[in-house]
Amino acid sequence: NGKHRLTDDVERIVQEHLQYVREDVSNGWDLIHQDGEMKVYRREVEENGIVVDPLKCFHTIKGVTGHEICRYFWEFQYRMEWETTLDSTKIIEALDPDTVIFFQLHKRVWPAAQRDSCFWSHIRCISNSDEDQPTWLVVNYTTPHPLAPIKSPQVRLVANVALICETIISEPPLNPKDIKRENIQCKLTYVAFVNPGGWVPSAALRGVAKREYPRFLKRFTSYVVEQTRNKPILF
Ligand SMILES: CCCCCc1ccc(-c2ccc(S(=O)(=O)CCO)cc2)cc1[C@H]1C[C@H]1c1ccccn1
Repeated sequence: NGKHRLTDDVERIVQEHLQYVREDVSNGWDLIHQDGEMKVYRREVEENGIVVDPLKCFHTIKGVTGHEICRYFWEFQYRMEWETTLDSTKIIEALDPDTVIFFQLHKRVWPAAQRDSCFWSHIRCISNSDEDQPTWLVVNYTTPHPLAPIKSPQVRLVANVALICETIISEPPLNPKDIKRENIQCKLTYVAFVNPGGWVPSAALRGVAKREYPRFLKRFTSYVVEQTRNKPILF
């Protein structure tokens, strides 16, 4: 894909996430939610009195590939189908076929001011030769943009989010064309570093995050299972 003004930033952040995804959650992380295969962890971090807790979620979804999960997460046209915390979302620039810039208005969480966000969003396939299936990932990373002016009273979020997915094929048949959805599953890791961009009561923000992240991950993954049920498998 063509080089553009953010190529180096995208490369750097993608590599950082590929290192970070391997870090285990045994020390310093609290398990804040578990639902079947989904485990949500959080570290309590404050910057200048603002809660910026990193979030890490592990989930295994039967019947879908990592490519399908990343595709539905990255593609603009599906977003309002699964995102319940947005008032609006739009693409304001396409940098290359795999990298766009979104501007989003997040639903107001009373009594805090409404948040908006502007980030580059990049989808990529990383073929790791040894394993059979490649890793697919999406990174959403805050960036300024002339078409996303910061306008009071909205407060600009600072977000660095990654969705990293592996595809597992159990009992692979001799001919890959015979692979069925019951033989595939996606192991996903979702990490989110979100700074709300302005002071929010710590307990309130921790409460919203604890409720909203599991809800959004459950709703999003269920949406992809529904959408792909009778479609050919996208590896
Ligand atoms: C006073 C509350 C301020 C709002 C805080 C806030 C805003 C955005 C986000 C967020 C930003 C990006 C993403 S994404 O994965 O890139 C998808 C694209 O939309 C996802 C979640 C998170 C939170 C934190 C609360 C937490 C929360 C979690 C899931 C939904 C709503 N609120």
